[in-house]
Amino acid sequence: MISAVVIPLLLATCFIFIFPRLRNWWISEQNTGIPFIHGHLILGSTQYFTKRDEFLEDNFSQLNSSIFRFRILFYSVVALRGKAACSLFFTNKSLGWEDGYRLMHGMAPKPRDASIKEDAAPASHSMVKRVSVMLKTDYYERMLPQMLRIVEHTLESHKEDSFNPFHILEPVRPPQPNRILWLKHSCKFVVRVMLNFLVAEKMADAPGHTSAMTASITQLASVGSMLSIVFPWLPTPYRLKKLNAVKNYYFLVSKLVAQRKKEKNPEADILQYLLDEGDSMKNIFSCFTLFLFAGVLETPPTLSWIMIYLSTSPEWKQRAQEEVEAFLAQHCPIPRGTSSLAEYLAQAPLETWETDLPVLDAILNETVRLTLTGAFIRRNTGDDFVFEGNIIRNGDFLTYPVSDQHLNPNNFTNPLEFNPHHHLGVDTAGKFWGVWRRHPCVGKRFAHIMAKTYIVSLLTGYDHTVVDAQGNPFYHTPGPT
Ligand code: HEM
Repeated sequence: MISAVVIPLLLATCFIFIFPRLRNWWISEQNTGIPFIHGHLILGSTQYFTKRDEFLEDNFSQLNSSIFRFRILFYSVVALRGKAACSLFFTNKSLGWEDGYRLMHGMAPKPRDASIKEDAAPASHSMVKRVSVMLKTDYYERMLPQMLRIVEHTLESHKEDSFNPFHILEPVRPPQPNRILWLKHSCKFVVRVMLNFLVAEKMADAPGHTSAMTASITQLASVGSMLSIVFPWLPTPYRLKKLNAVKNYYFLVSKLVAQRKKEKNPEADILQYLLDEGDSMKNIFSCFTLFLFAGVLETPPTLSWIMIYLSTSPEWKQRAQEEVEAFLAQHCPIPRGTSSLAEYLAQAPLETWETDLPVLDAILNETVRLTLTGAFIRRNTGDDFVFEGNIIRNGDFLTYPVSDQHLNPNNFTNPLEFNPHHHLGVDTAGKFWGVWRRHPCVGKRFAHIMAKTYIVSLLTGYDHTVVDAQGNPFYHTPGPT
């Protein structure tokens, strides 16, 4: 009796779920003209999760090919590099990034994770376009003084601490009790700034908001084992923690929305824009997720690396210091006296932050060039298409190593050296982060303002040194990671 139910059920499951995937797996090996890397029989090429850069680099070199295919479980992934690949990757309209980042990194929550009904089409692209209408100069002008206050508060709170920028989101354990985790603090700082970006100061800075939001983003962004990424539905402790974090995250966003709806004279911020446009809770949730995750995942490590590069490159620290001194002399005429650092620096109008700190811009760009070296991911959500004689199938994932541009000696001489000269007075468009088409970093302007308020505050009010684990000054910067 049981077998009469169970066996047909198993067969049906195989037909519905497994057979189409085996077909996809078979096709990926046989019929696309792309060299195929055989990985583990069931899991596929797990090194993509454990040693991504080496895995991509080694296979490109060994196959002497700028394209190859591998498999992660049932999913077919095409790795590509070179000029044509870069252009395909960043311009082809069928290539969406949401599925890719979710599958390969398993981080940002989907509305449906919080039981919100979703439409079929990914909303992020149109959302970015719509929200961009808000991102005019006056929006950033309004945010500048607040950003300076948040920077000062962060630096003041931790001015006596030493910290380890390489311990990702975990506090350093005793015997170094006063060593704190820098990423954690820069993360909290960036979450606070990002909340101010989405909802006006009064709401964003309500007690507990930043800490609660940082905690749930930290949990959501933590990467579990490879198995928990490829089998996200397995009820592992990691999965349960993530579900809990999604709920907390959703609760926090809903709370902000509910609070806003009660306000009599709401401020003109991104949340209000969405509410005025009649956006659903699903859209608001997607928008918050997109901006919070995009901003919070990239900016804190960049700030940490800037501090390290400044501390280990005397020439650039001095140039930065000189630029900052000239900036203060020109744009902050009233001496600091008893005012706070933020009030003192707020004398400089936004325009001067954007145009009169070219060395700091170059330091930020060079830091991103050296540290943003992972692999971007897309999924072909359109029809099959042919790329240089190779078939890219509907449903295929595509991955492109950013190092193909950022560490390419044809783009940047001595590409492993920290050399902000690469960007001073040089047009790096097309070779560099945030300017690639279709998904340019819409937060690039904001990231530059944030980083510069941070560096100017740091160099004006504080001194910092990189030390090794024993507390001795350390002068050699580790290479790209
Ligand atoms: C130093 C800090 C940052 C770096 C290095 C960075 C880098 C990038 C890169 C490389 C992309 C393209 C990703 C891809 O093509 O797969 C991107 C996209 C994006 N970034 Fe940033 N970003 C930074 C800060 C920010 C901030 C602060 C925000 C928010 C204000 C932000 C919002 C976004 C958004 C919304 C996208 C997606 C654009 C789209 O889909 O059209 N980013 N970022």
